[in-house]
Amino acid sequence: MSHGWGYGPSNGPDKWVQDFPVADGPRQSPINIVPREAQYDSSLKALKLKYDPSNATGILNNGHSFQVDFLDDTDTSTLTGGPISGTYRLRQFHFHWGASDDRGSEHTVNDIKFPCELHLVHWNTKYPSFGEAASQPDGLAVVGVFLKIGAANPRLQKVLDALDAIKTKGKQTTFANFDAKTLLPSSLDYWTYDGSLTTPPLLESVSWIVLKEPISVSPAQMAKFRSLLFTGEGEAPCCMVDNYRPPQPLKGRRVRASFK
Ligand SMILES: NS(=O)(=O)c1ccc(NCc2ccco2)c([N+](=O)[O-])c1
Ligand SMILES: [Zn+2]
Repeated sequence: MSHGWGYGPSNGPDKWVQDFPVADGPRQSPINIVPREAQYDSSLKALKLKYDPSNATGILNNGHSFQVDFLDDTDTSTLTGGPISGTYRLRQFHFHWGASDDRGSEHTVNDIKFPCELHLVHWNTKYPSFGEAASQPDGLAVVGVFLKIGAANPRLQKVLDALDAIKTKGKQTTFANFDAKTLLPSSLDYWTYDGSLTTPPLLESVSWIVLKEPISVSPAQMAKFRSLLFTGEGEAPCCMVDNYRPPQPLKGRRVRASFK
């Protein structure tokens, strides 16, 4: 690809391997999760998420999604327990969604797509930085949460209300005092497997933790996600939709379940 990667016909997921050969690697993400084939592992610990709302700093349209960034220079917003050992710091969260409610999630369950998927990205503090951690097999832990069409989710609203200020690629604004924990469902039951970043550079450094219980999102709230643009100010506008990579081959990997 001469131009940058994206989700279109000329630069989308099927083309990424040209610039990122790891796209055909042994532990790529996302995957289709088949609950009946997941192995219940009683040794898996409960997830422990301790987030400090004051660590939220800003919200950015990065041209592929939008992300809410967190101050990660101390252990004040962390993930411990679950399938990981040690302490992982919250770096950012972002979403992937479709042009219509029949698609948008990256992970699927029994081949079912959800309209949207939330990713909370954490990095292992045994490494000096996010960038260093991202290149290590145990460097990152991403919590994935499905969004299902239903009643409007009031916990999403502060995030969605900020989107008007970051419509185009590169725009950012301050985003303070947000408790990311409010985005999680009541159950923290999860599936877990070894995978990768789902966008270039597709680094195989992610312990994926996908929650079984979705959170709700209304059609009107989905329309807010779809009001963003992939393109920058002054460029021909291209709606930010279908920014998801489809499931990748499991290649013999085990998917474990924290629940029976
Ligand atoms: N969809 S995801 O959670 O797997 C994901 C993908 C790419 C990046 N970042 C791209 C990147 C560049 C160098 C290292 O990382 C992130 N992230 O940074 O949280 C998350
Ligand atoms: Zn993601």
